[in-house]
Amino acid sequence: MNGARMAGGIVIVLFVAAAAFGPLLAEFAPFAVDGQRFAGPSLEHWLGTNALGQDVFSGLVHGARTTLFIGLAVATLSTALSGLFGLLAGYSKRLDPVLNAVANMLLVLPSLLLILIVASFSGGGTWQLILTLGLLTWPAYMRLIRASVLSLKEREFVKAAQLFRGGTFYVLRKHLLPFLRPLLRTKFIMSFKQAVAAEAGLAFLGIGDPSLPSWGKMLQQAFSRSETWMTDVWQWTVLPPAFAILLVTVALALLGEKSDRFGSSVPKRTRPAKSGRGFLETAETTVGSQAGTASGVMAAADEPPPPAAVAARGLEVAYGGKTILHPVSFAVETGSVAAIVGESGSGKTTLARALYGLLPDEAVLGEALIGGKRMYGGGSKSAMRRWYDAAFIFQDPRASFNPLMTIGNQMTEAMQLDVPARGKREAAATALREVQLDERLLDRYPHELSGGMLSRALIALALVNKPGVLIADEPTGALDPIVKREILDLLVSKVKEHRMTLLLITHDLRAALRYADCIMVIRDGRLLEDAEKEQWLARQQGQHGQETQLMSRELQLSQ
Ligand SMILES: Nc1ncnc2c1ncn2[C@@H]1O[C@H](COP(=O)(O)OP(=O)(O)OP(=O)(O)O)[C@@H](O)[C@H]1O
Repeated sequence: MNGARMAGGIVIVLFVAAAAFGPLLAEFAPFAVDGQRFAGPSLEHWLGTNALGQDVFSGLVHGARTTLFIGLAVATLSTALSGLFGLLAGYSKRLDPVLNAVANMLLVLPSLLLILIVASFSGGGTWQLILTLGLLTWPAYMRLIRASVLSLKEREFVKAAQLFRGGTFYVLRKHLLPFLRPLLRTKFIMSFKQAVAAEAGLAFLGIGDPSLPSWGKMLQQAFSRSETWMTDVWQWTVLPPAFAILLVTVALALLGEKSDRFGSSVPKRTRPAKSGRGFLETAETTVGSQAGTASGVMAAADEPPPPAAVAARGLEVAYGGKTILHPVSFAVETGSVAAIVGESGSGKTTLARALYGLLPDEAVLGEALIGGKRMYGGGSKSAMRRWYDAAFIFQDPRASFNPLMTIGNQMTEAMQLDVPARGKREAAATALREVQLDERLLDRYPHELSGGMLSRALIALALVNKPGVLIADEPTGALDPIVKREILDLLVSKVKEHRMTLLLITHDLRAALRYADCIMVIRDGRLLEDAEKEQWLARQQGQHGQETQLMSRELQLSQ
């Protein structure tokens, strides 16, 4: 906590203490008339008396209760509405237009005028004031929270959480809300400050509950008497309440000061550095070859059972009328390793996400099947239990983990609900050991792990339920060549050990040739080649001769 925030916090704590315990110290009731008008500060009346002979100190501490209660109630209501509506608008496409329209309408209304009108007509009751202020002041922060949710919900760890559990309430509470806390905290403090100033202002204008002592009312009383300015009584009738209002609003402003800590404690999302692009150019592919024909990766997906582990039938992706992936058809045999290779922007990630059912239904045509189950179209989507039957490794390991949750919590979250907590932790520890990571990492946060460790942890997370199919989208994109090779060796050895099917998406042709049984080449959103590795290499040798022979020999030596 920085100095300004600490000072603000101390002042607020002192005011809360004064509101809570001050009335016990004050000898007089706030409205009790002592008979001695405009008496100066004395041992009996610590801050003197006002025009009616009422004790100023007593009015001040009782007024603190009113002010702080109204501030707290308005801040709670307004912050709750901003948070709730912001979350819902950002997360739900259906609610977004409605909530946005209401927020826009309230934002253009002259709120001060509305508060004055409502307060005048309702007699300035405390609850009317709280409701009016609370209901009118949520839209600005709601829009900020909505914008944060819109960006957060596209993050890989949120997508992954939707796949584990899918429950909207769970994802909102566990994965989005923790990121919104700093915004909500600031909103709470700002609303508190606004409410304190509004209450004082309204009471000063004579609008307010006459049965409650308040700082604004003390000022109004003082200002309405000519003696206040003709003598020195302003020193104890005006200064104490004015100073109290000023002190509370300044303290709240200091408390709302942006803290650096949040910014530095949450690791920023980084795109993996992409190296070695354009490798395909050294082994130029043949346009118009037998895309979608038979291979170790089989040609047609309409085979009799057992179904292919992963298959596409005329799978096509278009955004806003622009085709990103032209119709592709292929099937990957159970237990094999298939590689989809292509340059940056060729459509590999789009294809991988389409296969796993991660794209919006309206963007996809044709069929994506995993284990014979369709990933798009009606209720059949739920037939394939994502993360249990098939897992997906996202491109960026750092973005795949929630930075505010430990590795262990994220691994246990991905497991079946009916596994007991202790069993889950043991399974997570075993999964980490399998990828040669220390089980003590279970209690660490993602930012405490190196890129290589995170990649391994991500593999452990994907393998934790022993799914039959694994789709890995550039699982080593950001790593240096040595670590990259270690991770891919590990990934493929685990896939073989657990007899899984692996669909490896990579721009690295050498890696594809080293590990895959069959190669699919994609360029400009078209599947250009689909063949068993040996056939593919033979074809390349025919076309590119010595260059490809050298590569093939190099690969054999490295295996
Ligand atoms: N949501 C989207 N809306 C519009 N265009 C998109 C969207 N997602 C991807 N694209 C476009 O689709 C094309 C293929 O992108 P994709 O991410 O699939 O490529 P990639 O081969 O995986 O590239 P990289 O290896 O760099 O990740 C790109 O031109 C990209 O701009």
